[in-house]
Amino acid sequence: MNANAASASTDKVKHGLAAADAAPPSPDWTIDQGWANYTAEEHAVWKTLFERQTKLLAGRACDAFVAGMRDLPMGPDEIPDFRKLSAVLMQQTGWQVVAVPGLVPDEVFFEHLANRRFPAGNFIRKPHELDYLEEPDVFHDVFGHVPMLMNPVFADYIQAYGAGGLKAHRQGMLKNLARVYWYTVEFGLVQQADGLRIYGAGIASSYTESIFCLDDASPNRIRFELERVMRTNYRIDDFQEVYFVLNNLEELLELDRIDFSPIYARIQAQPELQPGDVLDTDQVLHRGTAAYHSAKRHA
Ligand SMILES: C[C@H](O)[C@H](O)[C@H]1CNc2nc(N)[nH]c(=O)c2N1
Ligand SMILES: N[C@@H](Cc1ccccc1)C(=O)O
Ligand SMILES: [Fe+2]
Repeated sequence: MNANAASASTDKVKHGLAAADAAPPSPDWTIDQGWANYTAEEHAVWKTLFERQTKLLAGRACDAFVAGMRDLPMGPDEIPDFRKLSAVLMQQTGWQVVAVPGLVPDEVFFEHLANRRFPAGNFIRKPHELDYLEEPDVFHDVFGHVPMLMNPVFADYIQAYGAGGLKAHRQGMLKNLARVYWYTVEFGLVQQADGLRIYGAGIASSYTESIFCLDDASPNRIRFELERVMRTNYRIDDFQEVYFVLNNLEELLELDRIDFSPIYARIQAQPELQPGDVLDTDQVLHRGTAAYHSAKRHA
């Protein structure tokens, strides 16, 4: 990848941190997408990101992502109209995409997911912001997350996650549940017969991480195991040090059948794991060299 592509496409999206502290635009934080207000420059940013990422993801994105993208009214020429996306999603899995101005408070976020409404930022990053983004913009939310919502298994998982989020919020266990989200919905990999594939949106919307997560020797790649993942801390604004791998997406429905409350209680008494840790109980698919992150630490 040439230098300017490298510099112009390591978009990292910080997640759910400084959740909105502005006044709510509406009781559920939704706004009108304002599709007619997008400028030619904003559509052009979408086009640049869409074309580059679509080319890169061939052979890297999982089958469900490719199928979802294929069946959605989403292309390079313009930022998608959420109403058109919602019309197809509603038919397929009962989901819709609602516009929000940015990060919304946790309980608002989970309430939407629990009701099959995916809150997507309606703004798009500026041309100079391709490297790093404070908040999930429309490219991360719609290009990265929405195709997977066309998959019935994943659609059920995200809805159940929303309900689980409201429960975890009530129990003060959001930090632990957020890790499960992070290492699946944002940075998850799935093993297919034809190889390791991306399903996490945080990877799918990032040019450089879509390469790093599969090709680089640096990160660990470990089989997903619920309690282990729930104990594992994560990085918010750099490549992950570990990627957790599912055998198939159906494994996610297992998470809906398990009551997390006893697990929350059990891990309270255990030290949290750092992203680079490897346990002797881990099923390690690739033991990383950690070269990327140790180079950064010594830089
Ligand atoms: C854990 C936390 O709830 C999570 O990161 C949420 C917070 N609020 C959010 N709000 C929006 N709009 N999008 C998001 O991805 C999130 N993430
Ligand atoms: N089963 C989890 C909720 C959940 C469902 C699906 C995904 C993640 C979490 C709980 O009891 O809290
Ligand atoms: Fe995201």
